[in-house]
Amino acid sequence: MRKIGIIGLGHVGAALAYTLVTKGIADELVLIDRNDQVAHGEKLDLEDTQAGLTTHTQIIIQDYWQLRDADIVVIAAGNISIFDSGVNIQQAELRVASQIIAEAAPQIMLSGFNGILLNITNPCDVSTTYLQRLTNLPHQQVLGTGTLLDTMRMRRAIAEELSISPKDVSGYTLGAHRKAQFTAWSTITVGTQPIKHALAQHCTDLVALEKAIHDRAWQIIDGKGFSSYGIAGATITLIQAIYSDAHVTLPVSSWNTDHQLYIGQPTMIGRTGALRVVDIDLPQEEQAAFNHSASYIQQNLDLMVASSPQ
Ligand SMILES: NC(=O)c1ccc[n+]([C@@H]2O[C@H](COP(=O)([O-])OP(=O)(O)OC[C@H]3O[C@@H](n4cnc5c(N)ncnc54)[C@H](O)[C@@H]3O)[C@@H](O)[C@H]2O)c1
Repeated sequence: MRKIGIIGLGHVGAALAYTLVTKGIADELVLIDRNDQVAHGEKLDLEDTQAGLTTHTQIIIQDYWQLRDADIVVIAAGNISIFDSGVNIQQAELRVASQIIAEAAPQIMLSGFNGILLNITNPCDVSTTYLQRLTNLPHQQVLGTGTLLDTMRMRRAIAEELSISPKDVSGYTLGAHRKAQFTAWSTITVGTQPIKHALAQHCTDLVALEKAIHDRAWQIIDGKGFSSYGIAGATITLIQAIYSDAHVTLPVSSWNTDHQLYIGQPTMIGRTGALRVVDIDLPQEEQAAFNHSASYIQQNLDLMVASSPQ
């Protein structure tokens, strides 16, 4: 039986739950939200969806104890309304995330859970570091989605620029998801060709392209008020890599021993979570960007710990 829990059933958690059910990826799905009515409504809606499917997912709501034998628990809780509140978004996100993790971590661990924790909640790398600290699960079993979605966006943007498939673009966006992420151009190839050669033939402005990749999330949020399908798709990729013991390298937020925190870096994913960080030799300016990202995460982690309700 494949059992998955989702904590937080807003735009992101609901999109993920829907995809897990319609793709038949979970046999049991535990749905938990601070708001009982939301969890109840999602359960009913997903059960209706299943009436037309050939797969079946048992849906259980509002029961942390049910997480004891879950393979994977995804944290997708948050409060999207902070984007409209006019407050300092960065500070508000840190406060909201620290409350969520301080509330969820002990309940997850009290259940006896010993599977893989996947964190989506922003600020993703900071929250994932804090989550591991509070659960004390082995680093291998705690992951954040990190720069996986940003890497998908980067590959899509380059593919569009070159009129090719995103599947033919390999390489990574790395570092701290969103504010301090960077395109690791040295890692990117199109077929066997380094990306800079391919883009030079198109006279592409790399700075403008990187900005467009970075601004994509805000364009989505400006348009529909939140972003959900991209991150749900990225999380499904990660969940399938875990279940199939894929040994595939994905740019997720995993434990970095040098910096002692979670950060977006190429990580081999398999049945037990993060099998290992895949070493890459970055040129000096990209290594500096990575180190800057790590400092950014550390500063925000200090603020999160300081604002923690515990
Ligand atoms: N990592 C990424 O790439 C990425 C991409 C998109 C969104 N996100 C993040 O995902 C999170 C969720 O976004 P959203 O748009 O779904 O938000 P949302 O406001 O629509 O939904 C959040 C849900 O979490 C629930 N919740 C809040 N605190 C809770 C708690 N302590 N326990 C259980 N449930 C709780 C709320 O009741 C709500 O239903 C945010 O932090 C957002 O920034 C991350």
